[in-house]
Amino acid sequence: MKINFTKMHGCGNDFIMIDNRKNVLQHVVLKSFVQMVCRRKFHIGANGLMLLEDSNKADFSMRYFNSDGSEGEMCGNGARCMAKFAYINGIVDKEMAFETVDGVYQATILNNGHVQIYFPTVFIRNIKLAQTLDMNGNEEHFHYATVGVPHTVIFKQKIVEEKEEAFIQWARKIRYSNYFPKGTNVNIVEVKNKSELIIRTYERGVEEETLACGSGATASAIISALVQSTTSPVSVQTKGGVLTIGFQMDNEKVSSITLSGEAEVVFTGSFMDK
Ligand SMILES: N[C@H](CCC[C@H](N)C(=O)O)C(=O)O
Repeated sequence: MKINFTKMHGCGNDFIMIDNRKNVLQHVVLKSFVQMVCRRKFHIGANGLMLLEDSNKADFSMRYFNSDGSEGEMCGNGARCMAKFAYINGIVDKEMAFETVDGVYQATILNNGHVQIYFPTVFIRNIKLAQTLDMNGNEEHFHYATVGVPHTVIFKQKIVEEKEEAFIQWARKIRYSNYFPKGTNVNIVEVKNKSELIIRTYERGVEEETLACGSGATASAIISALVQSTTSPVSVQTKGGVLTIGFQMDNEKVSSITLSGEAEVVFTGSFMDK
């Protein structure tokens, strides 16, 4: 069976997009299919796969799978790519609403071609600040919030120098710690100034460092506002580009949360699924 796809990325966080409204994937076992097509060098290669499907609640429905085949509740950069994919295929106008496992989200295609999504309100009582994790006698101080998916945020003085392999090994200890029954994405954050962060993210389900993570950048911006007095809008430098996060904050909640940045088509193609 011939399967058409579009390869996209948002700041180097890359995805395979498939229009599944006609059930083109009905004959595959989704988990192993996702693992196969996301494997670099052997197939298309990506951090994840996104399916566009019909919805009776919104303009369309988006499903997100990590490269290990696990289904994620939400993916910020993936959602931005999905919004652009739906727009360029004439499925929606520049303003749209789409269903995710985490509820209905909205997106806007901005005039410069960037894509903005809107996150639901985060209640401050649900954010865990200044937690301590004991990693074999080594204490790690972290903050934790669910922004679509679970995110741990750890502040560091300088994060660029840290070698990728060392970062991954360290992040895995947190990701697999008993403290997080559902696992967690792990973000390290350097506060450059009141409106700029530098961030690196280890992603659950990809089980690697990715070049950018939209929900991770958003969680980091919110937590930085709470504990490092940064202010909206925040520009977040990832390894793959800049993401911009806007929000409003009062004593109780963080609302009007936006995430914007580039979402680009790399190529389109098709392959025969055996
Ligand atoms: N890269 C994504 C997050 C994926 C979340 C996934 N790694 C999970 O925890 O299931 C983003 O841009 O928000």
